[in-house]
Amino acid sequence: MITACRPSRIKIIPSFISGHSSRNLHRKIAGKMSKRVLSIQSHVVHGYVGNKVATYPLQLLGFDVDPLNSVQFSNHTGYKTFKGPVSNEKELATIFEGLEQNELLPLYSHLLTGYIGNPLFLRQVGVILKKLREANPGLVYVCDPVMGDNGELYVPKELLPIYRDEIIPLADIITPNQYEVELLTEKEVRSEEAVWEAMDWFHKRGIKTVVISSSDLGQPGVLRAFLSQQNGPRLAIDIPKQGGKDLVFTGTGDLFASLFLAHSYGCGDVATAFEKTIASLQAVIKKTVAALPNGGDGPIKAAERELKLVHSKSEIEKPEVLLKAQRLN
Ligand SMILES: Nc1ncnc2c1ncn2[C@@H]1O[C@H](COP(=O)(O)OP(=O)(O)O)[C@@H](O)[C@H]1O
Ligand SMILES: Cc1ncc(COP(=O)(O)O)c(CN)c1O
Repeated sequence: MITACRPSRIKIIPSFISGHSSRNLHRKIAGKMSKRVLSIQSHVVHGYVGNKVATYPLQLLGFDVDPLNSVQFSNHTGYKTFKGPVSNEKELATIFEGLEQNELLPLYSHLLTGYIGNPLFLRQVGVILKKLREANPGLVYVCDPVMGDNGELYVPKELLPIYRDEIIPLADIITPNQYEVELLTEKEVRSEEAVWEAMDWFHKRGIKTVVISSSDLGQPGVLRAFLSQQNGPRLAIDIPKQGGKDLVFTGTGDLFASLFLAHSYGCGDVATAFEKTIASLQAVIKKTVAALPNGGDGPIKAAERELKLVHSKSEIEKPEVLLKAQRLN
């Protein structure tokens, strides 16, 4: 039976009882009760991907979010052009140093990473993670290895071996799409058997929870998402495709990672977290499709298919689960 998730219990022990110094106590309490995400992703001035799509849902679900931008672009892919700077590893190290020197690291319960456009910046994420875990050993790292979609790479190819060999093995939860799984495992994933082999490939590298946010392995017109937990359930959810055949949404992968982070925290039941994540995504996409010009007929510009995120407040706060997870083991 699927049970509802409850926030983890908070236990505050006064320092005169525990004998801890106030700083240690602060650290201990902060590590236990804090719901604060350091979110390293892209910033776009217009539109909803990266930190622009992750921050609001996390906040609505009770998390403080500290966005650290890996790039600052005018907009995401799919538009005529995009402009803007990509941050380098020195800039990342400097910003992080500021957080460290102000003794803020124990406050983070989560590190979330998404779109990163520079290989050395990605390598620096590994350095940062080590320090965050020293400050809070219970920190959860959710890694969305954003590299591409549908056979097309949209980051420099040098990121791939760094994700595969250095960053992914440090993650607790990963949320790749089907193409990213193929890149990382260096194997085609064209059958359900291949999905579970790929899941095991990740589990062998120490990743507890792997979620493939979408795949084309469902029936025609149906996306199939998969979740595997090490020594735990193997789950799948079938998602009827919304919108026309050629309509693609951007930012849905990033939204998926942020929602799954929120719903899985303090929740032993990953099936519920998986279902709630997909429920909110479907509601956001439904609103987006409903707002398309001419009912979605004819060519749709990138700006017209931006996710209707802000208008989906209640669907994010109270997801209505219509698509149930199937347990496969
Ligand atoms: N056309 C669509 N119809 C319904 N749901 C979709 C559609 N596109 C994306 N989604 C939702 O977005 C989630 C993330 O999928 P996707 O956007 O393919 O990931 P990524 O951006 O990582 O490739 C899926 O789990 C699904 O819930
Ligand atoms: C700047 C930027 N950030 C993030 C993404 C990831 O979007 P999605 O969630 O659709 O994978 C994209 C899409 N190419 C992008 O252009």
